[in-house]
Amino acid sequence: MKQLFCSLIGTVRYYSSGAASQQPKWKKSKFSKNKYKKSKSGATTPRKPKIQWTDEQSKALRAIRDGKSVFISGSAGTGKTALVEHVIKELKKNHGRSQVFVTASTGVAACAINGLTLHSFAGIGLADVDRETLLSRVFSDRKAYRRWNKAKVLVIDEISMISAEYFDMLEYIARLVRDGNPSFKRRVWGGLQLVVSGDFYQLPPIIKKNKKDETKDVKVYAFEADCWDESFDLQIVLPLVFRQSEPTLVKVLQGIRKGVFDPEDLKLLEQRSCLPEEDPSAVQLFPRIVDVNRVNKKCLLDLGERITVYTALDTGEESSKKQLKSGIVPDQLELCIGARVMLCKNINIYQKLVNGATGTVIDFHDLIDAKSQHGVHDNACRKHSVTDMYDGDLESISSDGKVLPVVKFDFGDVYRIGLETWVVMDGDTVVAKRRQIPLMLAWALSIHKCQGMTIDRLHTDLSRAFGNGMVYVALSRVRTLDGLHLSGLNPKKIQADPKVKDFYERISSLQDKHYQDASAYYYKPVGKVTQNVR
Ligand SMILES: Nc1ncnc2c1ncn2[C@@H]1O[C@H](COP(=O)(O)OP(=O)(O)OP(=O)(O)O)[C@@H](O)[C@H]1O
Repeated sequence: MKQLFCSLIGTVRYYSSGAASQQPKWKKSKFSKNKYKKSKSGATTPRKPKIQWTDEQSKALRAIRDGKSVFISGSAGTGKTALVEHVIKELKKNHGRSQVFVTASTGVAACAINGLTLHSFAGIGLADVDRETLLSRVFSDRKAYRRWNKAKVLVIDEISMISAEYFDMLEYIARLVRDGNPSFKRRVWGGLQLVVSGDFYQLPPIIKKNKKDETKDVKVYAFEADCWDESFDLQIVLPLVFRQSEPTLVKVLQGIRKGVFDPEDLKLLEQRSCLPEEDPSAVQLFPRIVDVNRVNKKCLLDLGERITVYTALDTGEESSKKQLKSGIVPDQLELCIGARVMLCKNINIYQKLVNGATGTVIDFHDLIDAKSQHGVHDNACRKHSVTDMYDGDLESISSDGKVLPVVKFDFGDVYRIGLETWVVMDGDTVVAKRRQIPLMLAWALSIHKCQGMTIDRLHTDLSRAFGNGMVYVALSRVRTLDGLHLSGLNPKKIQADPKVKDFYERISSLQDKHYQDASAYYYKPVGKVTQNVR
């Protein structure tokens, strides 16, 4: 059974060899047989439900399969990340793992798709010096040079937080560093295929204050980069929102996204502001991290329970270990009975154990005594055998020995949560690894942290909101209006940058053109494509 632990990076082991026969009844009655798959070891796990891609998602997929560079955009919850995750799997299968580099603008976003930050990939640090110095930095960094030359595809998620200057810099480096290879010569990005996704109406890049002040016309967003248009064969906006299904909420959010909403929409939000009692199970979102830490710490101490501390176990290269500290999962996780927690990793979508699922710690299982507790807790925990959860790293991570938290999730089920693994990949090599319980305290979260998440019930205090996109990112996390409570809403802070509006207007007309081109390109049998848009 132990080999299961070792072989499955990023999967909690609720299922073990022989587990099929021990499955609780609810599993057999709830799911039909063909929804399960059997691994080589005989373990039985539920299959992930297949997504039926929309026309726009399919078009992007076809273009990527044909080797085109594609920018995938759209409102929050339109399935950008879901599509990118699928694409990564396909690309790795086709090109091999070592030629597909998966990156994102922030550590949190990068870890969520098992990639590197774009900065780590590029080998140019924060790019705070001139182009020539950066170029020589890459030429003298053997690993970075190899990455740039080996890559066939570069995936960049959450592009909204990458600046125009940085995007142009990367293109320049790609073109020059890959110049030695005749097949790459002189082409934009040195012939690299780009798969980029993000929504420029969400959080923007952080630009240094002095640069901001220099001139009002300073380029901010990646789409303002000189090379942007040349970089893509297809720029596509996904139009269907999946996260929310209530038309009223979708309309309100669309208005906030673009900074234009009618008074009725505002009234609807005001109704969500003056609710009689704050929902204690709602996640509290704050613009600033100090408020997040303050609320979480206070709530934890208020419980007055014994606290178990889980300290993350990091191994690997020092420079890469830094990325693991970027907040994807806490360095030190303090838990006690009654603590509100959130899963910070997709464990099993089929069982609703997804990044963002919230619940409450109801118990801790000591694995030494757990055999005697097995019968007692078996009904509460979806588990099969205590030995399944044995993990050699646990003793050094937990302050209380071999104890694992047991969480009752808000969707009703109870799970004992085992250790998870996060990796930083450099091509096909693991350069750093973190082991930790995949939970974070979840009475409160920062708005920056929640970009990309889906939250069932949230309360957000927007009185200290700042910058474009922040109110939209906070509110667009919920699935339903019922799940939304807010305070401190100031309509003046619902802002969208006119530059972003112009950009989307421009690409929607481009998109029409691309659609026509796309049908010419992508419906033709491979080999008959004669046009080159570059
Ligand atoms: N074609 C589809 N059919 C049904 N559900 C889908 C489809 N595409 C995506 N989804 C689902 O929609 C939800 C939101 O998707 P996802 O998180 O990828 O959105 P996103 O555009 O990346 O959002 P954000 O901008 O907030 O990060 C997910 O639960 C995903 O599984």
